[in-house]
Amino acid sequence: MFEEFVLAASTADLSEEPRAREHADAVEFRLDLARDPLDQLASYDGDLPLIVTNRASWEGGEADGIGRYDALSTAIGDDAVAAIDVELAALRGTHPDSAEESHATALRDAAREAGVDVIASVHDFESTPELAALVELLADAAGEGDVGKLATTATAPADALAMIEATHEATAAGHRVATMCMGEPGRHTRAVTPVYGSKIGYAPVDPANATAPGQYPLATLRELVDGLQDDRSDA
Ligand SMILES: O=C1C[C@@](O)(C(=O)O)C[C@@H](O)[C@@H]1O
Repeated sequence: MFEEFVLAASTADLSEEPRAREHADAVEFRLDLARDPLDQLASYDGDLPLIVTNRASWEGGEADGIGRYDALSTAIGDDAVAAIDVELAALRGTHPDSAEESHATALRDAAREAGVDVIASVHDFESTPELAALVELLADAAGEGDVGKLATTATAPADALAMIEATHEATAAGHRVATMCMGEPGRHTRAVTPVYGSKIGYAPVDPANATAPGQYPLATLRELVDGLQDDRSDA
């Protein structure tokens, strides 16, 4: 699914999908933020493919414990689901609970068997590590998933620059990555990193329901990303 850039409309409410269609390529369904997520999934009949995320509480989400893998396992059996998001720390076994690794890797196997892509994700809600560490994280994440995703917090312009450069380096090294900075000083990275190879962008359908700090409204991110593509028709 991620050969080309995918703009994902993030939501906890799948009834928003018709409003996302005009601008988005996919919907990121945040199970951890949703009410009755499996019922919503079972009755989904929208056009956009789904990326399903059940973000762990230890990675900034609201899903607690190993039970969150059950919902993700159900999701991969759904035809509308094109990709799932799994935290890199679980896949790599660096999380202190070793049950995380066995569940995460079993889920990845099941996803691959079902033809569902795996996004291996890393979030840093405090800061942006230095360039070499970003490149290493991206290589690790891209090695564990079909796409390696890295979202860090920018507190200064240099953080945004480091993320842009890391995106360029990782892509040049042949890794498929998705990158962005959270927070105001890094906001523009959401528009710019796709120029350097980032394959996924996230934006809320309703700006009041942003799923991360600094996200642009959906229509805005679409316009910014498309406007920076090389092949724009008015170039
Ligand atoms: O990992 C990501 C990226 C994100 O944190 C962002 O910064 O846009 C938003 C989340 O919904 C998504 O799962």
